[in-house]
Amino acid sequence: YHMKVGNQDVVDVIMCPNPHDEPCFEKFTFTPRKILPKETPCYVLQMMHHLNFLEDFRIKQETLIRFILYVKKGYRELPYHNWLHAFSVAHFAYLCLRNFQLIERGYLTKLEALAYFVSCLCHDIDHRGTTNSFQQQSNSVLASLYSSEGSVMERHHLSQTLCILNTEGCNFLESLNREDYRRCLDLIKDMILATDLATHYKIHSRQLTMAEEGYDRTSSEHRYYLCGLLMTCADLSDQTKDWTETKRVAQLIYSEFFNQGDLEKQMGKEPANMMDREKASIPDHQVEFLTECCLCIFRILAVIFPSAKILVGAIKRNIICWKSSKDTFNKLCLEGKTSYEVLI
Ligand SMILES: COc1ccc(Cl)c(-c2nnc3c(C)nc4ccc(C(=O)NCC(C)C)cc4n23)c1
Ligand SMILES: [Mg+2]
Ligand SMILES: [Zn+2]
Repeated sequence: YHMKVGNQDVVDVIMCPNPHDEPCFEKFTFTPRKILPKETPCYVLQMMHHLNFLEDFRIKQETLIRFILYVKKGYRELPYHNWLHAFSVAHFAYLCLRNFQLIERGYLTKLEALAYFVSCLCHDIDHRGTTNSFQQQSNSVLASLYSSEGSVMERHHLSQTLCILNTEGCNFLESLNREDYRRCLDLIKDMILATDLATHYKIHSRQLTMAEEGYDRTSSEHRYYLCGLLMTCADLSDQTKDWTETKRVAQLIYSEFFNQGDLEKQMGKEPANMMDREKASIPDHQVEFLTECCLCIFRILAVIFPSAKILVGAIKRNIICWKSSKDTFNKLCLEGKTSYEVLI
């Protein structure tokens, strides 16, 4: 049957190469951004088949496909916070589920695993390429809706996700019993809200304590902290890939940051240095972000899952590359290039 959603026909989604034929698809070194955008919905479906979600939760394939296509359509054409970011975050979740055996070893229940994968896919829906503080500064509609609770953008991503689930023919969770359905929506809420970096900074020390004490499967706090950690790691997973990928992703992120800085200047506001294309020193800021934020988070992950050590190693390599790129950056900036021009 043919149902048009956006510019992709449902039938296309089913017919695509089987990613599992490519062994490295299952490895942390695989870079999901190299997959053709038009093939990504099919890969999402394949990953969910491989995680056995359709069988475990009696999910109708055609409903799931419609949901995936609506989620993809929900992302804007932005340099970074677009569908390909969501797809790469969901792919990292898939890698964690498979490589850390999160279900088999009881870290996550099957329902938590489903919520984790779906939350990654939906965690930035309808992003505008601007930060939570920019929502406040610009008195955006979203700020008026959500600023009293905080995590403005994340609450919007959650609300967009629930709207799609309530769209005719898109509720792939419909065969869950009432209790599982309610639990799954609560998990999706916790997980999407956990992607607010400010929330991560608040609970980071307790996540470290949890890792050092040893994960307690009976503790609801531990389960919440683990979900938050897995979401933030997935959101930052571009930083665990090779240098070429990391450099290209940084260029996309700063393209969004500098666009926001331009908007702030037009509003008569002084942008933060990292948002100001005239003042930002990308290598310095990236060394700081990777060292202060990414390295810490993935070190906690590696305490719980020792095989995640390779991800910590990849981040360390990228930090070294940013440090060595500083000389090149400074030399070229002396020749009058902005740090962004050096990056592209
Ligand atoms: C987990 O949630 C998010 C949300 C948004 C973004 Cl862009 C990212 C993210 N993903 N990759 C990166 C890289 C390579 N560098 C970054 C440098 C600064 C910031 C940042 O948000 N600084 C705080 C200030 C804006 C208040 C985020 C960065 N980032 C992660
Ligand atoms: Mg986000
Ligand atoms: Zn994100």
